[in-house]
Amino acid sequence: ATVSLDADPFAPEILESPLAFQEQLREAGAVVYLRRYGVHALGRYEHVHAALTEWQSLSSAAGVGLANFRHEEPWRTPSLLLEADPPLHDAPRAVLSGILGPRAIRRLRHAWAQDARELVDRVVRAPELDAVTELAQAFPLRVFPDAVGLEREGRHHLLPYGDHAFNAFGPPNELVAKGAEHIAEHAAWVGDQCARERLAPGGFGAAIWEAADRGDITEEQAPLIVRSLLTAGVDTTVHALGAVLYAFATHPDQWRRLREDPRLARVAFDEAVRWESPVQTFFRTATGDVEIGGTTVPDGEKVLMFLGAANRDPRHWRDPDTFDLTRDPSAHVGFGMGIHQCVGQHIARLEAESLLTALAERVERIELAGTPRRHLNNTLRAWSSLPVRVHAT
Ligand code: HEM
Ligand SMILES: O=C(O)c1ccc(C2CC2)cc1
Repeated sequence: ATVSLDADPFAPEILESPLAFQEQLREAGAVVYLRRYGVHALGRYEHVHAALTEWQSLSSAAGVGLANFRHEEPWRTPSLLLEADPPLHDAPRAVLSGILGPRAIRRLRHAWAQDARELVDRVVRAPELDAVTELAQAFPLRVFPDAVGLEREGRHHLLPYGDHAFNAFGPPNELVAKGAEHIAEHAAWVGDQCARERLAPGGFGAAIWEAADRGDITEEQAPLIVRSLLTAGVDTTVHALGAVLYAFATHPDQWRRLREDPRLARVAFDEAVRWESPVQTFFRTATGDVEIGGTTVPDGEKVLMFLGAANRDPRHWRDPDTFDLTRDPSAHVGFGMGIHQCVGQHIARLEAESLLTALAERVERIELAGTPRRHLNNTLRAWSSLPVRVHAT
């Protein structure tokens, strides 16, 4: 029989410190029934990886949150990527893969390196700073909206919009109620920015509209695909950068390694995404009765994948709790896996490589200058404040 747990993984104290629950989940069994939400949870790497790649039996089309679109209205029109299965998913995915691929990286690399150097030169003049606001938030908000082609006005809507979207994948708890107070104005601004006339030529947004001109997607789909960039492309990188800066501020030996070899910036970012897993969880919906790890999940029921637990599963990783730049983290599930695997991961890596390389050039040592404070979210693992002291060269 399948083991059941009464724990609430979306309770504030578990969102604050999830590691003990994740260990309990992995040890309880391959599949564990969470009575509170009526879902089957997966914590081990093997089964999370399998669930991510089996899109036919574990669907995204009924939503990748707790809400089941077969029975309830989504809070916003479902995404044509995240909340769609093939064939609907195919064309939007192909279009974004092309726009966010190697050509974009080559085009942006030099400018983002320069932007990072300018930001770092200014920030490291002060020996003490909050690495969340001054670096992890400042850099993505400096480079990504311009790359999309957004106008300057109103960009303050981006973080709270994404924060609510990520809360909304979880249960309707206090975090969702809080975000719901202002989501209408954030969503209105985000929706307006997806219109063709609002998007600067040469940006990712304009490129999506050009794909509609070519008939690769329809005109109706274009704004929704721009919305995907605005929803997925900001909070994720902000909190992933927060994670890698926290990792280095608490592992001085690893910072020394990076200074000796700045090419380690890319693997450092993936190791931080594995170690902290800024995106902690996602759901799928069983399509037909689905057999996982010896348990049958009935048709229409939700399966909750703990990406963060899988990324620290000792069955798959040696010393999983260690932040270690000599490890090969490339099989981590922090960007998902399979047909929905993060289509923006190369953009995220370029942001991280740009910022970390600029920091490695200028900062001899980085260490905590106070107690970091968590930002709680139903899906995101994040810092709201990361006080650090830097010794600039
Ligand atoms: C470190 C930063 C990021 C993390 C940790 C992250 C994580 C993820 C994960 C876990 C998924 C899979 C969702 C699923 O399987 O249901 C995903 C998908 C996606 N991501 Fe990212 N992401 C990041 C950055 C970005 C950026 C910068 C963009 C846009 C430029 C982006 C756009 C997307 C989109 C559109 C999807 C849906 C892909 C599909 O369903 O085919 N992400 N991301
Ligand atoms: O297409 C979207 O709107 C979308 C929203 C959130 C994500 C999370 C996984 C990064 C991905 C896509």
